[in-house]
Amino acid sequence: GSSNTEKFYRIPEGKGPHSVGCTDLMTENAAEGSFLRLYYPSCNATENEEAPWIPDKEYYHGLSDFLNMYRIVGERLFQYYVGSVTCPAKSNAAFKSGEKYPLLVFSHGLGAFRTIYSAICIEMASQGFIVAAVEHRDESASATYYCKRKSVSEPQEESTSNMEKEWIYYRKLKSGEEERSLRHRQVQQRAQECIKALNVILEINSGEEVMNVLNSNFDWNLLKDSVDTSRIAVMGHSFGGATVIESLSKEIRFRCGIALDAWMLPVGDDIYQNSIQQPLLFINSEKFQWADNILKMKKLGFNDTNKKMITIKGSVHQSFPDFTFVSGELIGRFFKLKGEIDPNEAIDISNHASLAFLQKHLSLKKDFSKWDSLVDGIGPNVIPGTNIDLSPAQPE
Ligand SMILES: CCN(CC)CCN(C[C@]12C[C@](c3ccc(C(F)(F)F)cc3)(C1)C2)C(=O)Cn1c(SCc2ccc(F)cc2)nc(=O)c2c1C=CC2
Repeated sequence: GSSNTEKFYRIPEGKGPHSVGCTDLMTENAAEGSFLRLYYPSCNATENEEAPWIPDKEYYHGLSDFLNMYRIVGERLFQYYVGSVTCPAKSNAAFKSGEKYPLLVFSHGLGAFRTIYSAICIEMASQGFIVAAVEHRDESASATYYCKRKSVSEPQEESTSNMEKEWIYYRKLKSGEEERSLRHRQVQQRAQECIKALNVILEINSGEEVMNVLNSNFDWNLLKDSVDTSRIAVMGHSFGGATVIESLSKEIRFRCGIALDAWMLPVGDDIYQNSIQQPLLFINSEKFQWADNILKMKKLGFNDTNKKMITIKGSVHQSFPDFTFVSGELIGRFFKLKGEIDPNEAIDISNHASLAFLQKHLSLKKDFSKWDSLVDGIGPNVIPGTNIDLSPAQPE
């Protein structure tokens, strides 16, 4: 549709009691550093602008690579359709200090990046979470960058900073390359990056000086003593769901996990031996389900009550990332960015079930238990477990 119809397709605002701010953090000038977008409860900052949803045109180039489009085409298409989209969080708004907030680390999917799950991250922040949406440097993101000090030789106009962005683009699978080993290597790096992000936030919480190579006027010191260090969880979509499982197995400080439409291929067999001890919630879309994937989820052991699985009826894989909100009906249907269920209804079910699960396993003192029935798959448009038939093929 034309841009004016898109205007009515906005990313939903947070529905919780807090206003939401967001800011970007990149530590050290190397790919080994941490790069994340922080969504947080903010003071009611009317003067701050909403943050740009896709902040650099290089993300359009990466998306074009990922979607097998020419960059020259992709850049214009994305610029026209989503170039003016902002996410409903105030850029660099002052952090609301004075209470301790639980922490969520969020891991994006294949071909995605840190800013395109803002409907989920903003809702969680509005409900009183600090959310660190990491951007992975494992070449699974459409695009990401790190900052490099400019070599002295280049002309240093005083206006521009002495930093330049070194871009890392999505790595396509090479012909003949075995996908499983590439994805298994990547999911290990992704888990390390989630743990690194956790450590950076905890350092900030302890009042250590933050070295943020991205110059912004955000005051990181306000986060001192603001993280509830005993209430930390990890969440992710698709490849990010596999990253949740890997992160839980590697880091006990992640007290529980939520995997949205987890893609189980990258998860190594070792995980199933010493299975995950922490509580884990699988929230699946109706369409992204096949026996092998579901069987691997079940292999993690659903006998104990702290492993749960629900399916949102009428939803699709893209019901979790933000594109489901910003695409018009036509494009949305064509690219399967929308299912039969209204995108806002689907994300509400996912977010409410997540909040109820987090309240139970992080022992939060909120009223999220009103959504407990959703975690048991009881409610409109939700069913317990999976909607596919797992019984082995019956002989003809
Ligand atoms: C093209 C061939 N193929 C490359 C491997 C991509 C095939 N594909 C289905 C797509 C992503 C699709 C998409 C997006 C976005 C528009 C847009 F136009 F709206 F921008 C259009 C069309 C194309 C739906 C997926 O990969 C699905 N998927 C995803 S999609 C995460 C994502 C990425 C970029 C976004 F902008 C939004 C969401 N994350 C995963 O972790 C996993 C999978 C599959 C297994 C593991």
